Amino acid sequence: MRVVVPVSGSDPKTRLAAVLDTDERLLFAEAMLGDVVETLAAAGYTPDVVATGPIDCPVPVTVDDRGLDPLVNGLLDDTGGDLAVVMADLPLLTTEAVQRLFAPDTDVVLAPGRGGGTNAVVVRHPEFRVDYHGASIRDHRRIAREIGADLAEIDSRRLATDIDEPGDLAEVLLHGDGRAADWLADAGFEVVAEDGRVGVTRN
Ligand SMILES: Nc1nc2c(ncn2[C@@H]2O[C@H](COP(=O)(O)OP(=O)(O)OP(=O)(O)O)[C@@H](O)[C@H]2O)c(=O)[nH]1
Ligand SMILES: C[C@H](OP(=O)(O)O)C(=O)O
Repeated sequence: MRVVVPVSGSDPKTRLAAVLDTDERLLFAEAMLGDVVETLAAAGYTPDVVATGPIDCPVPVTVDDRGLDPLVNGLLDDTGGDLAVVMADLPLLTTEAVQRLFAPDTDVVLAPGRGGGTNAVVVRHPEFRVDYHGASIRDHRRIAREIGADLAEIDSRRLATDIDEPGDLAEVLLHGDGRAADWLADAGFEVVAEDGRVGVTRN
């Protein structure tokens, strides 16, 4: 099965702009992408990375400026609905989590993200199409239901932890051991407890 990792290569991770400048957001996005690609490779999958602009990556990158839905739905058209999509901002991903994602033999497998998104999807159905953004997990469940696809969902903290906002950076420092965690530590980020919750500070 073809495994695609879509990634923003131009102005990525804008929701981290309060704590990272433009160049840093690209470097951090590259570190997270490196973690995802290496973990997929360790699990036996060779991902196709498709970026909106040039981005440093351990495997070759295809540049394609389509938005997320036209890109993924175009690839679903091309493959007849035989495609997996794994987001590039999942630096806690492990080989075990990847194996769990591909284990169900259903028409559609969804890995929900925290906050209502869809961090990974495996499609084995000719009619399934994606509708990202907003509460996309709900939309993807509905789309699967409407086409009569049988559906599995993966309840995995590591697949669910996408890094979108400054508060998410603590997850990377607390639980990550790859490029993204190293990059944050090198950039001076540390975990702090604030108002009973864990956050980050930068030295
Ligand atoms: N190829 C491609 N990938 C995208 C596009 N938009 C988002 N992505 C990727 O899809 C995943 C989820 O994206 P988001 O977290 O919603 O978007 P983002 O651009 O990384 O971050 P924000 O600017 O903070 O929304 C990440 O892996 C992004 O790099 C797009 O238009 N094209
Ligand atoms: C693309 C989007 O990502 P989020 O903005 O939820 O991280 C989604 O999963 O629908």
